Amino acid sequence: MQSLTLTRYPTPISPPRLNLYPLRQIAASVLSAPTAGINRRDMASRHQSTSFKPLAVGRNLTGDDDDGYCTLIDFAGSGGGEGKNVGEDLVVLLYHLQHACKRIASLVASPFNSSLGKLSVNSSSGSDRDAPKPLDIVSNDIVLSSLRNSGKVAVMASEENDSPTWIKDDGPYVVVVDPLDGSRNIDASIPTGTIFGIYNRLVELDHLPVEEKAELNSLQRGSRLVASGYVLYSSATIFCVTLGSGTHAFTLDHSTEEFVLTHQNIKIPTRGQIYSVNDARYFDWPEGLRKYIDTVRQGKGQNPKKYSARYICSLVADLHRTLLYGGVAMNPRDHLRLVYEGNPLAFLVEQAGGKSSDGKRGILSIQPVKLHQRLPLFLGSLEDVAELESYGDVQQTVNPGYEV
Ligand SMILES: O=P(O)(O)OC[C@H]1O[C@](O)(COP(=O)(O)O)[C@@H](O)[C@@H]1O
Repeated sequence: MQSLTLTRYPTPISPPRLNLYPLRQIAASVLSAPTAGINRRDMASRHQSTSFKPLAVGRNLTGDDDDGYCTLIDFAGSGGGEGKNVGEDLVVLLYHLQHACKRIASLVASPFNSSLGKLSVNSSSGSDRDAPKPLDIVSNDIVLSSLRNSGKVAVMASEENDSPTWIKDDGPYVVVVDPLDGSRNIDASIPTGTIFGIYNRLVELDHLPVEEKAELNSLQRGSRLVASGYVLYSSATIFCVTLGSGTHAFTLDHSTEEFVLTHQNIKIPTRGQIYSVNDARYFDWPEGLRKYIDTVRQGKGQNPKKYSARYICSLVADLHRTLLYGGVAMNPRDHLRLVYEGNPLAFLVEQAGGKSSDGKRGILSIQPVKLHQRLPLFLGSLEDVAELESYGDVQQTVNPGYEV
């Protein structure tokens, strides 16, 4: 696997402020977060930024009317959603992961990324994966180095590596990741995203040879996910996550370099009025899918409204809109990957009250058999995805490969 060294990357990514402190100190401040919530004064002293006044954010965790705010790490440290006990290890892992995503956010917005974005690197592996772009590789290196630094990860399985990378024998977690999805859009500044899923390490496999346990740990069913999420790099950088208790989104505040809670407990509408698909492929679709789209376009479906089409062709961005507005985001051909795209996003959608499907069955119940396994993917509002599934024949089996 070809790799670029981060030191050669020309963008002046300044080290994050928090990294100036030893990890022990970060962990102590993170982990001493009071479970009852975090008030504004705590936050101000933690960030040494008394002038910061956040814009409207989601419900204050303290439950009072103070204009307090809550960062991703505070939120995770104080339970990550109702009735949850998020372990310290997971909070530390999230801390490092969000740090990686801040660096990727700088990278994709950098004036120096255009040459990196344009070049494709030929993959010599011959595996069933697209040729990675240098930006993908740099993002992959950033995530891997953050996961290593966390000390909490046994193995990372990434879109950018043929096989999983073993990191640490006693790391409690397994991370699956697509470091930079939608990078084909980067030259036009169209949104991109990072997708991740977190599993517990399967300790019962500890005795196996490294390669074998790395693979088996990475091929867990989505129903075993402990946490998952995406980071959307768009007009705002949004970190959307579930720790197994609801789906929550945090927006990067560039004045403090913190992800601040902006959408607590996202509930995807049970019905939407938008479908999201590359419908230039209409004539390659099976009968059922054509019928479904024809029906909802005309307002003749279960929801007697004419649907609109929206398709960015960037999975994270299309899903983010679907989470907020409802409807269904789909790619009916065998293109998206089960392990590091389908499963993490399905868990997130289901935690928001939505539904996931490959057209026939729920995504989270599928047993992966290989790391880069592809599948048709349908995610969205409960009733819209159920209606679509009821057409039966919705998976595109003709997949000639498309040039754009
Ligand atoms: O070409 P299609 O079928 O519309 O697929 C587009 C999808 O492919 C993706 O770009 C991912 O594919 P890559 O991993 O090859 O970039 C998604 O972001 C997007 O939703």
